[in-house]
Amino acid sequence: MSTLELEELSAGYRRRTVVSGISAQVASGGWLGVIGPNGSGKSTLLKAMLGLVRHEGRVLVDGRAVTGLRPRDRARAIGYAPQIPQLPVGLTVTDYVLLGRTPHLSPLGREGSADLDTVGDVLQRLDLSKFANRPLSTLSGGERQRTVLARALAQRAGVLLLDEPTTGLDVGHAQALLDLVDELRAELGTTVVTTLHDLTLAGQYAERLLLLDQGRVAAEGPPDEVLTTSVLTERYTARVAILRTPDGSPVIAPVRD
Ligand SMILES: Nc1ncnc2c1ncn2[C@@H]1O[C@H](COP(=O)(O)OP(=O)(O)OP(=O)(O)O)[C@@H](O)[C@H]1O
Repeated sequence: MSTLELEELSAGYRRRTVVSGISAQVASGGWLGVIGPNGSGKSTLLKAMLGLVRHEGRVLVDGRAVTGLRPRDRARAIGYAPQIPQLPVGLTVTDYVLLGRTPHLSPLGREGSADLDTVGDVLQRLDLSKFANRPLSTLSGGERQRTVLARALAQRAGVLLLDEPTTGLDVGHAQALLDLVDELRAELGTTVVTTLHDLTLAGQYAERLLLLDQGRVAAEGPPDEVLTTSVLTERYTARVAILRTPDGSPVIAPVRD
């Protein structure tokens, strides 16, 4: 159970500021979806939350500044799956996902049965058990993507930052992944921030959406308030219609001229 607060967060690269003045609060067990056009600063915002890029302002987990935490405590506080991961050479799927358990290991550094159970459970729920002993280099794109997410989920951090987690996944595996994240939220109170290009999935899973445009918050609120034809037309320069699933959630459909 962890709360996440962003206070006037600005971030960028060298002298260029890419996101500015971002303030947001995510309650324990909440799910914030960060959306916005290409280059609007979504990935940079997530990296700033982890202290991976130059930034100003504060990021607080349970009221404690993330930058002040020791690496092991930080890894227990925040888990992260990047959009473009660098995978180590030579590891099997199980070895790689076990790396997610590092912040929980005893001083001797040996994984215990609870760690192996957590890894086995995540592999099974992401349809990866059959690849458990396969080298990472032999996986398909979607299998690699799910393996990277499995490592982040096995970390069982209080706050989970997922950058474009469904990119490259077919619709069934995308749903299985988001369902699993949602279950972690319900079972463990995990607090979730995801960037998502699929606005329909964003509206179905996130409780609140934060729409970035040119590095600033252009809209923020429940999906029904952010995913409107006028907001999406203006911010994405897109022609879209908002349809509804049988349960009433919005489906963002492109409309051909
Ligand atoms: N390492 C970097 N050095 C310099 N500029 C960068 C770097 N990474 C990203 N940028 C720039 O910062 C801006 C925001 O990039 P970012 O990746 O955060 O956008 P995004 O909203 O995640 O985009 P996308 O939807 O295309 O993934 C872009 O203009 C990008 O070119």
